[in-house]
Amino acid sequence: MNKPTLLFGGTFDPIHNGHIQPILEIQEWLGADEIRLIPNRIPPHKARPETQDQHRVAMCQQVAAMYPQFVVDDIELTAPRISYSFDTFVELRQRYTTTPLCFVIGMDSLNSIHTWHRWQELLDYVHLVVAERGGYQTELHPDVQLWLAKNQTESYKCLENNLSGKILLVNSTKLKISSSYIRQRLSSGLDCRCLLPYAVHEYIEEHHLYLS
Ligand SMILES: Nc1ncnc2c1ncn2[C@@H]1O[C@H](COP(=O)(O)OP(=O)(O)OP(=O)(O)O)[C@@H](O)[C@H]1O
Ligand SMILES: O=C(O)c1ccc[n+]([C@@H]2O[C@H](COP(=O)([O-])O)[C@@H](O)[C@H]2O)c1
Repeated sequence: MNKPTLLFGGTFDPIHNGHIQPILEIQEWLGADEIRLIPNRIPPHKARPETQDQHRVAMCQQVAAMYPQFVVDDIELTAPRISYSFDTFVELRQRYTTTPLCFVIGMDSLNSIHTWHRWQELLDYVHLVVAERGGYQTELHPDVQLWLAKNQTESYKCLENNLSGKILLVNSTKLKISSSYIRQRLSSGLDCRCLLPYAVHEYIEEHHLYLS
């Protein structure tokens, strides 16, 4: 069996330290070689971003330039459909036949996962790794509580030894940062340099993004 590959999907409008620090910690704990950043094109559960896809991708690429383990995957950007994770995983599983795939989400996403397209089938294709998120408690729908009880593991090894099917909750650093908070601050002319990587901040300035 190959080492696990981490999948991290998001709108990334923009990518920020609240995304990057937990995923780096999870990569260290799992001994994964690669983190695939998957910017979505049409987010299933929120408004389509105003920021052009090319800018959201370029900001992810700034992060990939800082850390060689990050790869930007355009699988959802090139698909002319709503970016349902289920569809993405079916396609990725055809590409990765012998690699455990771990989809990383924040606790807010687990709290609403019962509203996702074909959510109970996601574990047929990937493991789920859930990061803590500042500002969010664990508030699971009863169906998700049952699903978790059936599939949860506390062992990283278990993720390495299976291609998919497990849920791991991790104690990653809790940062209360969100893209919407950053967009709001930038549009008010407020400083965000401690919330984002330097290169992403530079890119935003250079391209005059998120101005009111
Ligand atoms: N501070 C954070 N800590 C842990 N996970 C996070 C954090 N911010 C975002 N995530 C997770 O990253 C993934 C992608 O998030 P997304 O790109 O929508 O960022 P966001 O900050 O939540 O955006 P927005 O504020 O625009 O809704 C989701 O699974 C989300 O739970
Ligand atoms: O498949 C779904 O129904 C679904 C619903 C909500 C979110 N997702 C995915 O979860 C990831 C984080 O979503 P978001 O909205 O927080 O950027 C991203 O990859 C989304 O495409 C997926």
